Amino acid sequence: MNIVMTIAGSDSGGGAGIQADLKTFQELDVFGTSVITALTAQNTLGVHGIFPATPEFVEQQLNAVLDDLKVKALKTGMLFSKEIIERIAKKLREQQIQIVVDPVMIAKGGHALLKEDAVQAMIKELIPIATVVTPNIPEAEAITGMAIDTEEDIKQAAEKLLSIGVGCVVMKGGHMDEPTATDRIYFQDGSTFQLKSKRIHTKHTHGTGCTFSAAITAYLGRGFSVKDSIIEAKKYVQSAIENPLHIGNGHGPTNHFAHRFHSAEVEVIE
Ligand SMILES: Nc1ncnc2c1ncn2[C@@H]1O[C@H](COP(=O)(O)OP(=O)(O)OP(=O)(O)O)[C@@H](O)[C@H]1O
Ligand SMILES: Cc1ncc(COP(=O)(O)O)c(N)n1
Repeated sequence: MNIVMTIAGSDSGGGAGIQADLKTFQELDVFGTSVITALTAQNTLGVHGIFPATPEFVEQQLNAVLDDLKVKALKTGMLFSKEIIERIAKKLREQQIQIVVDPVMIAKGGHALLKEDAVQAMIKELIPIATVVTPNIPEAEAITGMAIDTEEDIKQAAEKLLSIGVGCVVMKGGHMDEPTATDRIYFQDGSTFQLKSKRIHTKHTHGTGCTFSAAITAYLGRGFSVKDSIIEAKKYVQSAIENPLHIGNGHGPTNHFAHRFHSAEVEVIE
Protein backbone atom coordinates (compact mmCIF):
# COMPACT_ATOMS: atom_id res chain seq x y z
CA MET A 1 0.00 0.00 0.00
CA ASN A 2 1.36 3.41 -0.96
CA ILE A 3 1.33 5.86 1.94
CA VAL A 4 0.99 9.63 1.48
CA MET A 5 0.52 12.56 3.85
CA THR A 6 -1.18 15.92 4.03
CA ILE A 7 0.07 18.72 6.27
CA ALA A 8 -2.80 21.21 6.28
CA GLY A 9 -5.69 22.81 8.14
CA SER A 10 -9.01 21.16 8.97
CA ASP A 11 -12.14 22.50 7.23
CA SER A 12 -15.15 21.63 9.38
CA GLY A 13 -17.36 22.02 6.29
CA GLY A 14 -15.54 19.13 4.63
CA GLY A 15 -14.84 20.85 1.31
CA ALA A 16 -11.22 21.97 1.55
CA GLY A 17 -8.10 21.33 3.65
CA ILE A 18 -7.42 17.99 5.35
CA GLN A 19 -10.90 16.71 4.54
CA ALA A 20 -10.58 17.32 0.78
CA ASP A 21 -7.09 15.84 0.83
CA LEU A 22 -8.04 12.60 2.61
CA LYS A 23 -11.10 12.12 0.36
CA THR A 24 -8.87 12.55 -2.69
CA PHE A 25 -6.29 10.11 -1.33
CA GLN A 26 -8.96 7.50 -0.64
CA GLU A 27 -10.51 7.86 -4.11
CA LEU A 28 -7.11 7.55 -5.75
CA ASP A 29 -6.15 4.34 -3.93
CA VAL A 30 -3.44 5.55 -1.57
CA PHE A 31 -3.31 5.41 2.24
CA GLY A 32 -3.64 8.93 3.63
CA THR A 33 -2.05 10.20 6.84
CA SER A 34 -2.38 13.74 8.21
CA VAL A 35 -0.67 16.45 10.24
CA ILE A 36 -3.16 19.14 11.24
CA THR A 37 -1.74 22.65 11.51
CA ALA A 38 -4.97 24.42 12.52
CA LEU A 39 -8.66 23.82 13.04
CA THR A 40 -10.98 26.12 11.13
CA ALA A 41 -14.64 26.65 11.94
CA GLN A 42 -15.76 26.86 8.35
CA ASN A 43 -18.59 26.14 5.95
CA THR A 44 -19.32 26.85 2.27
CA LEU A 45 -20.05 30.50 3.16
CA GLY A 46 -16.74 31.26 4.83
CA VAL A 47 -14.29 30.90 7.70
CA HIS A 48 -15.74 31.73 11.15
CA GLY A 49 -12.63 31.10 13.22
CA ILE A 50 -9.15 29.60 13.32
CA PHE A 51 -7.61 27.65 16.20
CA PRO A 52 -3.96 26.88 15.35
CA ALA A 53 -2.00 23.96 16.76
CA THR A 54 1.23 24.89 18.52
CA PRO A 55 4.36 24.42 16.36
CA GLU A 56 5.50 21.82 18.92
CA PHE A 57 2.33 19.79 18.46
CA VAL A 58 2.58 19.99 14.68
CA GLU A 59 6.11 18.58 14.99
CA GLN A 60 4.85 15.86 17.34
CA GLN A 61 2.26 14.73 14.77
CA LEU A 62 4.86 14.75 12.01
CA ASN A 63 7.33 12.70 14.08
CA ALA A 64 4.63 10.23 15.10
CA VAL A 65 3.74 9.47 11.50
CA LEU A 66 7.23 9.50 10.01
CA ASP A 67 8.73 7.37 12.79
CA ASP A 68 6.33 4.56 11.94
CA LEU A 69 5.00 4.84 8.39
CA LYS A 70 6.94 4.99 5.13
CA VAL A 71 5.48 8.10 3.47
CA LYS A 72 6.29 8.29 -0.26
CA ALA A 73 4.83 11.70 -1.06
CA LEU A 74 3.25 14.53 0.89
CA LYS A 75 1.50 17.82 0.29
CA THR A 76 1.32 20.97 2.34
CA GLY A 77 -1.75 23.23 2.40
CA MET A 78 -2.73 25.80 5.04
CA LEU A 79 0.38 26.21 7.24
CA PHE A 80 -0.77 29.31 9.15
CA SER A 81 2.49 30.66 10.64
CA LYS A 82 6.20 31.01 10.05
CA GLU A 83 6.95 29.01 13.21
CA ILE A 84 4.95 26.04 11.86
CA ILE A 85 6.67 26.30 8.46
CA GLU A 86 10.13 26.37 10.08
CA ARG A 87 9.41 23.25 12.18
CA ILE A 88 8.04 21.32 9.22
CA ALA A 89 10.85 22.31 6.86
CA LYS A 90 13.54 21.34 9.40
CA LYS A 91 12.10 17.83 9.67
CA LEU A 92 11.38 17.39 5.95
CA ARG A 93 14.90 18.40 4.93
CA GLU A 94 16.14 15.14 6.49
CA GLN A 95 13.64 12.95 4.58
CA GLN A 96 13.50 11.42 1.10
CA ILE A 97 9.87 12.30 0.42
CA GLN A 98 8.44 13.99 -2.68
CA ILE A 99 6.85 17.25 -1.54
CA VAL A 100 3.99 19.13 -3.19
CA VAL A 101 3.60 22.67 -1.81
CA ASP A 102 0.18 24.24 -2.33
CA PRO A 103 0.94 27.75 -1.03
CA VAL A 104 -2.52 28.34 0.48
CA MET A 105 -2.88 31.97 1.62
CA ILE A 106 -6.47 33.17 1.45
CA ALA A 107 -9.77 31.21 1.52
CA LYS A 108 -12.32 31.76 -1.28
CA GLY A 109 -14.37 33.92 1.11
CA GLY A 110 -11.39 36.25 1.72
CA HIS A 111 -10.21 35.00 5.15
CA ALA A 112 -6.40 34.84 5.60
CA LEU A 113 -5.14 31.28 6.20
CA LEU A 114 -1.45 32.26 6.31
CA LYS A 115 0.03 35.10 8.36
CA GLU A 116 1.72 37.79 6.25
CA ASP A 117 5.17 37.23 7.76
CA ALA A 118 4.97 33.53 6.90
CA VAL A 119 5.32 34.09 3.14
CA GLN A 120 9.08 34.71 3.48
CA ALA A 121 9.50 31.49 5.49
CA MET A 122 7.67 29.60 2.76
CA ILE A 123 10.06 31.05 0.17
CA LYS A 124 13.20 30.42 2.22
CA GLU A 125 12.45 27.12 3.93
CA LEU A 126 9.83 25.15 2.04
CA ILE A 127 9.78 25.96 -1.68
CA PRO A 128 13.50 25.09 -2.12
CA ILE A 129 12.88 21.51 -0.91
CA ALA A 130 9.68 20.98 -2.90
CA THR A 131 9.25 18.71 -5.92
CA VAL A 132 6.22 20.68 -7.13
CA VAL A 133 4.67 24.02 -6.14
CA THR A 134 1.10 24.83 -7.23
CA PRO A 135 0.35 28.57 -6.84
CA ASN A 136 -2.81 30.21 -8.14
CA ILE A 137 -2.24 33.63 -9.69
CA PRO A 138 -2.67 35.75 -6.50
CA GLU A 139 -0.35 33.36 -4.60
CA ALA A 140 2.28 33.56 -7.35
CA GLU A 141 2.01 37.36 -7.17
CA ALA A 142 2.52 37.35 -3.39
CA ILE A 143 5.54 35.03 -3.61
CA THR A 144 7.29 36.73 -6.53
CA GLY A 145 6.26 40.33 -5.76
CA MET A 146 5.22 40.87 -9.38
CA ALA A 147 1.84 41.62 -10.97
CA ILE A 148 0.64 38.82 -13.25
CA ASP A 149 -1.71 39.79 -16.08
CA THR A 150 -0.37 38.19 -19.24
CA GLU A 151 0.99 34.82 -20.35
CA GLU A 152 4.49 36.37 -20.43
CA ASP A 153 4.04 37.47 -16.79
CA ILE A 154 3.09 33.88 -15.87
CA LYS A 155 6.30 32.58 -17.50
CA GLN A 156 8.44 35.18 -15.72
CA ALA A 157 6.85 34.42 -12.35
CA ALA A 158 7.41 30.68 -12.91
CA GLU A 159 11.07 31.36 -13.70
CA LYS A 160 11.42 33.32 -10.45
CA LEU A 161 9.89 30.40 -8.55
CA LEU A 162 12.22 27.91 -10.27
CA SER A 163 15.18 30.07 -9.26
CA ILE A 164 14.22 29.49 -5.59
CA GLY A 165 14.98 25.79 -6.17
CA VAL A 166 11.68 23.96 -6.65
CA GLY A 167 11.73 21.21 -9.30
CA CYS A 168 8.46 22.05 -11.04
CA VAL A 169 6.01 24.96 -11.00
CA VAL A 170 2.32 24.54 -11.80
CA MET A 171 0.84 27.98 -12.44
CA LYS A 172 -2.90 27.38 -12.00
CA GLY A 173 -5.16 29.29 -14.31
CA GLY A 174 -8.40 29.17 -12.33
CA HIS A 175 -8.15 32.90 -11.55
CA MET A 176 -7.20 34.02 -15.08
CA ASP A 177 -9.75 35.72 -17.29
CA GLU A 178 -9.57 33.06 -20.02
CA PRO A 179 -12.28 30.97 -21.74
CA THR A 180 -10.48 27.76 -20.72
CA ALA A 181 -9.07 26.65 -17.36
CA THR A 182 -5.43 26.46 -18.41
CA ASP A 183 -2.59 25.44 -16.10
CA ARG A 184 0.98 26.13 -17.24
CA ILE A 185 3.75 23.84 -16.06
CA TYR A 186 7.48 24.65 -15.99
CA PHE A 187 10.41 22.38 -15.05
CA GLN A 188 13.98 23.12 -13.90
CA ASP A 189 15.38 21.66 -17.15
CA GLY A 190 13.51 24.28 -19.20
CA SER A 191 10.78 21.96 -20.45
CA THR A 192 7.20 23.14 -20.24
CA PHE A 193 3.64 22.08 -21.12
CA GLN A 194 0.07 23.27 -20.68
CA LEU A 195 -3.09 21.57 -19.49
CA LYS A 196 -6.28 22.95 -20.92
CA SER A 197 -9.81 22.06 -19.87
CA LYS A 198 -13.29 23.49 -20.28
CA ARG A 199 -13.90 26.36 -17.83
CA ILE A 200 -17.00 25.54 -15.79
CA HIS A 201 -19.19 28.49 -14.88
CA THR A 202 -20.03 27.53 -11.34
CA LYS A 203 -19.67 28.94 -7.84
CA HIS A 204 -19.01 25.42 -6.52
CA THR A 205 -15.22 25.59 -6.47
CA HIS A 206 -14.51 25.35 -2.75
CA GLY A 207 -11.40 23.23 -2.31
CA THR A 208 -10.38 22.95 -5.98
CA GLY A 209 -6.76 23.82 -5.22
CA CYS A 210 -6.59 21.40 -2.26
CA THR A 211 -8.12 18.60 -4.33
CA PHE A 212 -5.71 19.22 -7.23
CA SER A 213 -2.54 19.22 -5.09
CA ALA A 214 -3.75 16.16 -3.12
CA ALA A 215 -4.35 14.31 -6.40
CA ILE A 216 -0.83 15.17 -7.62
CA THR A 217 0.49 13.79 -4.30
CA ALA A 218 -1.55 10.60 -4.62
CA TYR A 219 -0.19 9.86 -8.09
CA LEU A 220 3.39 10.65 -7.01
CA GLY A 221 2.86 8.24 -4.10
CA ARG A 222 1.81 5.57 -6.61
CA GLY A 223 5.05 6.07 -8.54
CA PHE A 224 3.81 8.14 -11.48
CA SER A 225 6.25 10.68 -12.96
CA VAL A 226 5.81 14.32 -11.95
CA LYS A 227 4.38 15.15 -15.39
CA ASP A 228 1.91 12.24 -15.45
CA SER A 229 0.86 12.96 -11.84
CA ILE A 230 -0.06 16.53 -12.81
CA ILE A 231 -1.98 15.40 -15.93
CA GLU A 232 -3.98 12.75 -14.02
CA ALA A 233 -4.65 15.17 -11.14
CA LYS A 234 -6.06 17.76 -13.56
CA LYS A 235 -8.48 15.11 -14.92
CA TYR A 236 -9.57 14.26 -11.36
CA VAL A 237 -10.22 17.89 -10.36
CA GLN A 238 -11.92 18.69 -13.67
CA SER A 239 -14.47 15.90 -13.21
CA ALA A 240 -14.92 16.98 -9.56
CA ILE A 241 -15.75 20.55 -10.72
CA GLU A 242 -17.92 19.46 -13.69
CA ASN A 243 -20.30 17.49 -11.47
CA PRO A 244 -21.03 19.69 -8.44
CA LEU A 245 -22.88 18.24 -5.45
CA HIS A 246 -25.00 21.38 -4.87
CA ILE A 247 -24.64 21.29 -1.10
CA GLY A 248 -24.35 24.28 1.23
CA ASN A 249 -25.43 27.87 0.59
CA GLY A 250 -22.13 29.32 -0.58
CA HIS A 251 -19.20 28.00 -2.61
CA GLY A 252 -20.08 24.29 -2.66
CA PRO A 253 -17.35 21.64 -2.56
CA THR A 254 -15.81 19.60 -5.37
CA ASN A 255 -17.36 16.19 -6.01
CA HIS A 256 -14.97 13.37 -5.12
CA PHE A 257 -17.37 10.70 -6.39
CA ALA A 258 -17.45 12.15 -9.90
CA HIS A 259 -14.33 10.44 -11.29
CA ARG A 260 -16.01 7.06 -10.68
CA PHE A 261 -18.58 7.66 -13.41
CA HIS A 262 -17.21 10.54 -15.47
CA SER A 263 -13.85 10.92 -17.15
CA ALA A 264 -13.03 14.55 -17.88
CA GLU A 265 -11.41 15.84 -21.04
CA VAL A 266 -8.06 17.51 -20.57
CA GLU A 267 -5.89 18.65 -23.47
CA VAL A 268 -2.12 18.30 -23.03
CA ILE A 269 -0.25 20.91 -25.06
CA GLU A 270 3.51 20.31 -25.36
N1 LIG B 1 -14.12 27.21 -13.16
C1 LIG B 1 -13.24 26.25 -13.38
N2 LIG B 1 -13.45 25.34 -14.37
C2 LIG B 1 -12.55 24.36 -14.61
N3 LIG B 1 -11.41 24.22 -13.92
C3 LIG B 1 -11.13 25.10 -12.94
C4 LIG B 1 -12.02 26.15 -12.61
N4 LIG B 1 -11.50 26.86 -11.58
C5 LIG B 1 -10.34 26.26 -11.28
N5 LIG B 1 -10.10 25.22 -12.10
C6 LIG B 1 -8.96 24.29 -12.06
O1 LIG B 1 -8.89 23.78 -10.75
C7 LIG B 1 -7.53 23.62 -10.35
C8 LIG B 1 -7.30 24.47 -9.09
O2 LIG B 1 -7.12 25.80 -9.53
P1 LIG B 1 -7.54 27.12 -8.74
O3 LIG B 1 -6.94 28.25 -9.51
O4 LIG B 1 -9.00 27.11 -8.49
O5 LIG B 1 -6.78 26.89 -7.43
P2 LIG B 1 -6.94 27.66 -6.08
O6 LIG B 1 -7.44 29.02 -6.32
O7 LIG B 1 -5.65 27.50 -5.36
O8 LIG B 1 -8.03 26.81 -5.37
P3 LIG B 1 -8.50 27.06 -3.87
O9 LIG B 1 -9.16 28.39 -3.95
O10 LIG B 1 -9.41 25.92 -3.63
O11 LIG B 1 -7.28 27.06 -3.01
C9 LIG B 1 -6.69 24.04 -11.56
O12 LIG B 1 -6.39 22.89 -12.33
C10 LIG B 1 -7.63 24.97 -12.32
O13 LIG B 1 -7.32 25.05 -13.68
C1 LIG C 1 -8.42 24.56 5.95
C2 LIG C 1 -8.47 25.17 4.59
N1 LIG C 1 -7.47 24.94 3.71
C3 LIG C 1 -7.52 25.48 2.48
C4 LIG C 1 -8.56 26.27 2.07
C5 LIG C 1 -8.56 26.88 0.69
O1 LIG C 1 -9.64 26.50 -0.10
P1 LIG C 1 -10.60 27.57 -0.82
O2 LIG C 1 -9.69 28.59 -1.45
O3 LIG C 1 -11.36 26.78 -1.81
O4 LIG C 1 -11.46 28.21 0.25
C6 LIG C 1 -9.59 26.50 3.02
N2 LIG C 1 -10.65 27.26 2.73
N3 LIG C 1 -9.52 25.94 4.26
